[in-house]
Amino acid sequence: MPSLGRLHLITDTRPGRDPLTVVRAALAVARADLVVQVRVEDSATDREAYELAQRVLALCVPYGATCLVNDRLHVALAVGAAGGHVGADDLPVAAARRVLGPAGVLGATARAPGTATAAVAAGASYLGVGPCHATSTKSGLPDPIGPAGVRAVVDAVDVPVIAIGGVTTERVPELRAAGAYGVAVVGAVSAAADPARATAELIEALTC
Ligand SMILES: Cc1ncc(COP(=O)(O)OP(=O)(O)O)c(N)n1
Ligand SMILES: Cc1ncsc1CCOP(=O)(O)O
Ligand SMILES: [Mg+2]
Repeated sequence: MPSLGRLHLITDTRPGRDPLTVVRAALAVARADLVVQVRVEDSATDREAYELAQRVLALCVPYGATCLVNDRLHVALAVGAAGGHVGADDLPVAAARRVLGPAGVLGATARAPGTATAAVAAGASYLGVGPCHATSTKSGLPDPIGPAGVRAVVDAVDVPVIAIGGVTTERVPELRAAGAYGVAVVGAVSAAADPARATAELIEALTC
């Protein structure tokens, strides 16, 4: 399995957003270091998810960037993405692993050591851990776990931990200090005035 990128850009498909323009800008800067996770609204149809994933994958391929699909693993398989990400409302991790096969990249959401070790035992190849900080991007989230919560998970597992939720460039150092391998962002890039510049700053913070 190829090494996992440290910056995960999750598509923002809320009304008024332009996910493909943002992905294009981020890829031009981060190139093979970027993981793009195709995440659509729950109300989106499978056809809409498939068409977006196809287009995102086509943008990723020339750069050698990794494309993952959130929740809908059949869409990941259908477009030929590298894998997918599942959380508590999605397929259980072991079932997701069966769907993707042994070579697929499989992310699982965890916010505590117990769920984290269970997810890894069931076949997760990385963990999305959070929310680290408050965010308005997704509603109904539990309280933020902060860098200390990230550290607790990092200490419990031997797979890359990707911190998510309210991540900004300024917060990357404390998350790295807590042992996070990388970060996943929506707003820090998609809502930035200059998504390419925001991407460059995140990459710099993740690799310096
Ligand atoms: C890298 C990463 N971490 C966590 C999540 C959240 O997944 P989930 O808990 O299933 O919530 P939804 O994104 O499906 O609303 C993620 N997508 N990526
Ligand atoms: C999908 C998801 N799961 C936990 S936080 C989150 C959204 C993160 O978005 P942002 O980077 O804008 O805080
Ligand atoms: Mg999910």
